[in-house]
This record gives sequence, C-alpha cells and structure tokens, in this order.
Amino acid sequence: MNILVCGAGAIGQLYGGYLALAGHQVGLLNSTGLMRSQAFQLEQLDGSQQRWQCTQLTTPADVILVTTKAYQVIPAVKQLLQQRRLNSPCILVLLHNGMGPAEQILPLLPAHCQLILASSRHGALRTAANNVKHTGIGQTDMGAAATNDDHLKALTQLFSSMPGDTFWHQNIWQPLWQKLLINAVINPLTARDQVANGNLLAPHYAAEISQLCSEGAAVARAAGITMQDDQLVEQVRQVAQATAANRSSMLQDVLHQRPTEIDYISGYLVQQAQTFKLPSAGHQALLTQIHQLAPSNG
Ligand SMILES: NC(=O)C1=CN([C@@H]2O[C@H](COP(=O)(O)OP(=O)(O)OC[C@H]3O[C@@H](n4cnc5c(N)ncnc54)[C@H](OP(=O)(O)O)[C@@H]3O)[C@@H](O)[C@H]2O)C=CC1
Ligand SMILES: CC(C)(CO)C(=O)C(=O)O
Repeated sequence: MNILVCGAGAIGQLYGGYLALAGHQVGLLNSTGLMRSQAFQLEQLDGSQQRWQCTQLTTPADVILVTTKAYQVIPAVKQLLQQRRLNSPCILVLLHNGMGPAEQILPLLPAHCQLILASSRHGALRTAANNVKHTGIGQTDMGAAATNDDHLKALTQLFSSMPGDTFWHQNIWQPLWQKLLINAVINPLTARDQVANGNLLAPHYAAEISQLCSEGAAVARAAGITMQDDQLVEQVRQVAQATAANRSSMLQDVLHQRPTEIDYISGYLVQQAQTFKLPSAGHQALLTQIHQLAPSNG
C-alpha cells in the first residue's frame, strides 16, 4: 500500500517505521513538503534497532495518516487539500490527543475521502531527527468519523504488524472521549504542579480529581457517552499508577516552553460544557493556569 504520513515526529516515525518494515511504501510529509527518500531508525523496546527508508511517493496515497500535534492538524489538512493530495479516493486518518479538529475537517473533505479517527496508547520518543524510540507498547483505537462502512474495518489489518492491538470501534467517540477525560485530569495537573503522573495518587489531589471527574463525566454523558463519575476517577488512578514515573506530554511541553495541546483537551471540554450549559469551573481554572505557563498553539 502507498501510505503518506503527514507529521514526521515521534508518532509519525513510529507508525511510519513499522508500516515500512512491513513492506508498505511510506512517504513522509513535513510542514515544508514531501521529504526526499532517506533512512530512518526505529529502536524497539528490546533495544534492537531497525533501519527503514521513506519513499518519495509518485502515485497518490491510499492512506494518509496525520500525526501532528492537535493544534497543527487543521493547517496540515488544509495543506494536503492545497497540495491536491486528497484529489483521489483515500482514507484520511487523524491520530492525535485531544478533540476538536475532526468536526472542522469533515465539511472540508471531498466525498471520496473517508475520515477515520484514531487514538494511540503507544509511547514514542524522538531521539534525533530521523530516530525514534518505542518507549511503551499500547493499543490503537480507530473508527469512522461519519459513515460506518464495514469495509473500513480492514484498516486495522494495516497495523497488525505493530506490537500492540488495534481495535475498530463502531462508535469511535466513546474511546476518544474516554482518553480526553483522562488527559484532561492528568495532563494539566502534572503540568501545573510539575510532577510525574504517579504523584497524582497522593491524597491531597483526591478532592480536585473528584471535581474534575464529575464535571468531565457529566459533559461526556450530555454528549451521549457512557461514563460514570466514580468509573472515571478509577480510570484516572489506573493510568496514573501504570504511568507513575512518566512526565505527561503536557508537562514536557511546559518544561520545554513548547505550545501545549491544552485548547484541544481542557479547552474542548469547557467549550462542550458551555454548549450543554453544564459547570466546568475546575477545567476552566486549569485551562487558564496552563495558558499562563506556556503558549497553547504554534
Ligand atoms: N509521542 C507519544 O508518545 C504520543 C503522542 N501522542 C499524540 O500524538 C500526536 C503527535 O505527537 P508527537 O509525534 O509526539 O509530536 P511531534 O511534535 O513529535 O510530531 C509532530 C510532527 O508534525 C510536524 N508538523 C507540524 N505541522 C505540520 C504540517 N503542516 N505538515 C506536516 N507535518 C507537520 C511537526 O514538525 P515541526 O516540529 O517542524 O512543526 C512534527 O514533526 C500528539 O497529539 C500527541 O499528543 C499520543 C500518544 C503518544
Ligand atoms: C496517558 C498520559 C497522561 C501518559 O503520560 C498521556 O497520554 C500524555 O502524557 O499525554
């Protein structure tokens, strides 16, 4: 298959690398255009190093995987449209944390492009421009944004050569919301207090986490998502425990003075709360605090 990865960062190189190693033609796009054919290195969890080559695709891509930060997705897709890369039938997959871009992108797409939304629980770290380290194996969740053609399920096969499972969801919004709600607690709290994820298990965070979870779960329920307050608290605790030593992506962005994805995590939640006329004071406070610590977009 011809696969174009738009966003040659940590996640783009991780997915692109595994796909190339499985025999697909993988082209890489960065913000300046298609990258020339060159070598990359993927370090697997066992420390083994695999070399792979990106290709300067000469025919249209069957699948385009957008792996930029959330705040880069809309400009990246507009660029794909301008560069006429969406002129032939293709599957466009958005893979990022946070929510919001899909709703804006759907109306821009030609009818022959199917929009798939995906969320990744893999961990990837870029150690040099063309080197990525696979730091944690996780699942990939995917599903169609609008239509639910059964043939799209076959897309999960594409990722079968990667370690970690890929799941197809009839309703992708459920796992996307679930991840959003967890990120909306762990990421801004760890970034604000500059602590590792596991510190959030300390008793002094319990009341704030409980408020954030009940606000978040109520908004999700209003959006048609199944989520109970105490179930969310438990999920947050499990993720904080499982990733105890990690610095969240938002904390890393704040420490490096890079833009954060806060507008697509807490910002999206607050916006949805306003739409449903529900309280979101806890999330609004975190949104303001993170805006004061780092820029929110590029
Ligand atoms: N890294 C991880 O372990 C995980 C990340 N995620 C999520 O995946 C998404 C990507 O994260 P990650 O890979 O870490 O981020 P990176 O910043 O490493 O990668 C994003 C890449 O997109 C490029 N880019 C920006 N704008 C464009 C454009 N218009 N066209 C083409 N490329 C563009 C960036 O280039 P430049 O820097 O030059 O702007 C950069 O190389 C985020 O939403 C993140 O939260 C999810 C799970 C785990
Ligand atoms: C799950 C968590 C919080 C792990 O650090 C994450 O997704 C992130 O850091 O963005």
